[in-house]
Amino acid sequence: MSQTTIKPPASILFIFGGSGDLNQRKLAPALFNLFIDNWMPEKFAVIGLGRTEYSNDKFRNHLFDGIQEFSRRKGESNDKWAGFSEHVSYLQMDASDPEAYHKMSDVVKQYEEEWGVHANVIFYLAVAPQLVPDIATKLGALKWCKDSQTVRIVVEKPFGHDLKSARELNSLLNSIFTEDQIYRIDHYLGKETVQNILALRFANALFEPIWNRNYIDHIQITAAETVGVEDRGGYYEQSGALRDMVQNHILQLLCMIAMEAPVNFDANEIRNKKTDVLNAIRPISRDQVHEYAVRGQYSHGWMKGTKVQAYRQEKSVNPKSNTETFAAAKFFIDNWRWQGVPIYVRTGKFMHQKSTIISIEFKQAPHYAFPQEAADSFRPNRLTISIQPEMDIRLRFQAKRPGQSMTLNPVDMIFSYKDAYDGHEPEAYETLLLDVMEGNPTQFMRADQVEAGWKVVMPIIEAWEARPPVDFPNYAPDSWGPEDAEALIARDGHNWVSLPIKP
Ligand SMILES: NC(=O)C1=CN([C@@H]2O[C@H](COP(=O)(O)OP(=O)(O)OC[C@H]3O[C@@H](n4cnc5c(N)ncnc54)[C@H](OP(=O)(O)O)[C@@H]3O)[C@@H](O)[C@H]2O)C=CC1
Ligand SMILES: O=C1O[C@H](COP(=O)(O)O)[C@@H](O)[C@H](O)[C@H]1O
Repeated sequence: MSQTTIKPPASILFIFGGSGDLNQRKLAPALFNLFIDNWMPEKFAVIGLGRTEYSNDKFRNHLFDGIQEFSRRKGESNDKWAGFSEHVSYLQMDASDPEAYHKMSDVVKQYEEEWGVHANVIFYLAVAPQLVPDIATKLGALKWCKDSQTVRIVVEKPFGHDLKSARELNSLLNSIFTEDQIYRIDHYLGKETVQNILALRFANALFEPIWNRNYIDHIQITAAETVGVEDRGGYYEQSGALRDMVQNHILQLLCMIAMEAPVNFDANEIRNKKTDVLNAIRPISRDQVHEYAVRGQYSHGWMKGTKVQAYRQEKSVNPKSNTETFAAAKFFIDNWRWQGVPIYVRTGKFMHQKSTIISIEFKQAPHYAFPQEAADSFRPNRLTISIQPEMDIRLRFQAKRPGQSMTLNPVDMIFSYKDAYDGHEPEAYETLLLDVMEGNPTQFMRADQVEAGWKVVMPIIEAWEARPPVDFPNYAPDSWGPEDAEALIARDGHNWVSLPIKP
């Protein structure tokens, strides 16, 4: 979330995993879009690193292919690529070789001499998590990496495998870099619609008085995907839906909805307020997990007319795998504002519809003076924040249907990005990469935030690992997950918001 309109200072970005999927799919398109939109520094260099052999030209072509396929601007013609690609190069190196890091020192020296400035140096670790400790340690051995003003390290998810490993990784990184130098990325925090939650809540006086247990009945967060695990079975087997989506993205959405008002936009102020929420989430004891959480795994079936295989048949997946591809949970926040308000979350692969949505369900009106026949379709107010793919905010309220009788029906007041703006919202990685170059860590995860997130999910993980599921696979592709997920919320007299949203 850039807070200035000034371009960032001269920056050298080293992308470990330059030859990998994330760079081709997300990072390079994001940097190119920043360049097109005139946000890149006047002086910058992007250096991809990897063992694969590439000439500079071949590497540039590889990135250009990714842009053609994955950029939000794909299909648009512009003449900017040649200008951008002059800043891009490739350095073949094995990250396990300590000598190779001196080549990076030479690159920095060369650019700084050429530019005549002391530049930001950003190490983006777009590599498998197992490589992170070794790379960080080797970077730490380069004396100039201690410059906390200009040197930054970006660490991709997953950040640890559990609380213990996350703590170990934090402790290692904090022994090498200052906390200000470490940017733990959660790309959901870079999404426009997620950032807008802060504007909605804290730039308007309207919502705050009703944003609490007195008016809100319950909250739902859904992050549903229509894809399966695709070719990421190897990673996903070790992860599952809870680690992949709930520990990070969903809990961060929950923080944005539930946090107290910040005093200012200082990075630590925002992060303190979010961490307070995570620390206030009521611990679920292992014995209670079956009442508070549901897991699922997809079977084979049909997805929008296409035959798809079961999770257990996916590439690099154990045919007897107990990894969950769906997770739902109920949380409570034990503080003054949210006491007694249940927060239901769910996420899954091969769901019926792609949708990330937050639904705030308000309480019933305290007295209902209308005749009974008017009340048939009476439903309480609801505020829905659609994060993606739809991008809108809707407030549902009751209206009188035109006619001679008093008949009520729910209608929506809608703010849609598509209608209000020109539809060229930056992608999350654009926003976050710009933040890194500007040195603004507000939308990145601090060490204690990551650990607090792990603390919330650990009892569920431990209970699930201790008791393997007996009914996997337990949901069909193109559905809304296992029946138990319906029961989780129905027990409290609610239903999951039905998608697509209708009043
Ligand atoms: N892909 C995505 O959409 C997303 C990925 N992520 C995260 O990003 C990270 C990278 O993922 P992804 O790009 O998909 O993975 P890939 O497997 O596509 O890429 C891994 C990269 O690591 C490099 N690498 C591996 N070993 C070495 C080594 N010894 N020395 C130098 N480079 C090495 C590989 O380069 P080479 O083989 O050339 O050595 C390759 O560029 C992971 O943590 C993942 O969880 C997060 C969100 C989304
Ligand atoms: O981090 C991840 O997120 C994606 C979903 O991201 P989105 O921006 O498309 O909502 C998910 O598919 C992936 O499994 C997970 O690792």
